[in-house]
Amino acid sequence: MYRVGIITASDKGSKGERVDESGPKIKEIVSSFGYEVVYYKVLPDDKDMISSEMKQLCDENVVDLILTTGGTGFSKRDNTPEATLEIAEKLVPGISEAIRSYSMQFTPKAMLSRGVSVIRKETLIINMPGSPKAVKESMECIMPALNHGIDILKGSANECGRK
Ligand SMILES: Nc1ncnc2c1ncn2[C@@H]1O[C@H](COP(=O)(O)OP(=O)(O)OP(=O)(O)O)[C@@H](O)[C@H]1O
Ligand SMILES: Nc1nc2c(c(=O)[nH]1)N[C@H]1C(S)=C(S)[C@@H](COP(=O)(O)O)O[C@H]1N2
Repeated sequence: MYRVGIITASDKGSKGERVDESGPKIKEIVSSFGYEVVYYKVLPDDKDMISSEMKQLCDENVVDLILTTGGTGFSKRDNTPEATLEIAEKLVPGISEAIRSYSMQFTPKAMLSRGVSVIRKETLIINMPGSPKAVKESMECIMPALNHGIDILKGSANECGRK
């Protein structure tokens, strides 16, 4: 059972101006796939706060997977991809490419999410857009491949079962 950390990046959410529905949506979905949510926080859209929180979760081996929601768009306070890249050791572009590509069937605005996916130490980090609808759609796409990716990252699998 892999351990998941959820970070909702939202100025409104962190000030209590809006109830976070997206973090709980992530929790509902990962739990249904057998993952254990061990960390959940709503943070303001502050690059340094987001990156230092993620860095600690990776470096202290608290979680195997960090899923973020929010802060991937074009507004001045959208900083989640930059916070993520700041602590990245390896890039995993395919996951974010897949999220955007899959999401285009729901809305052409999917191309406006700048979310990235990266690895730091033995933790995979994936950015998703902010709305609960976008979270649900993004996770539909990534969940089927996620477990295998984390298995390889943790060294508990080393081949893809291809013929
Ligand atoms: N965490 C969330 N929980 C519930 N709804 C959300 C959440 N994040 C976004 N939404 C929905 O998606 C819309 C667009 O979100 P957007 O990312 O532009 O955030 P915002 O409302 O401008 O502010 P903030 O970045 O402070 O959350 C919101 O108006 C809201 O309806
Ligand atoms: N699957 C999916 N992806 C989506 C959306 C959506 O509704 N569904 N919304 C888009 C919109 S409208 C924006 S502006 C960007 C960035 O969202 P964020 O700023 O909340 O991270 O994500 C995009 N990605």
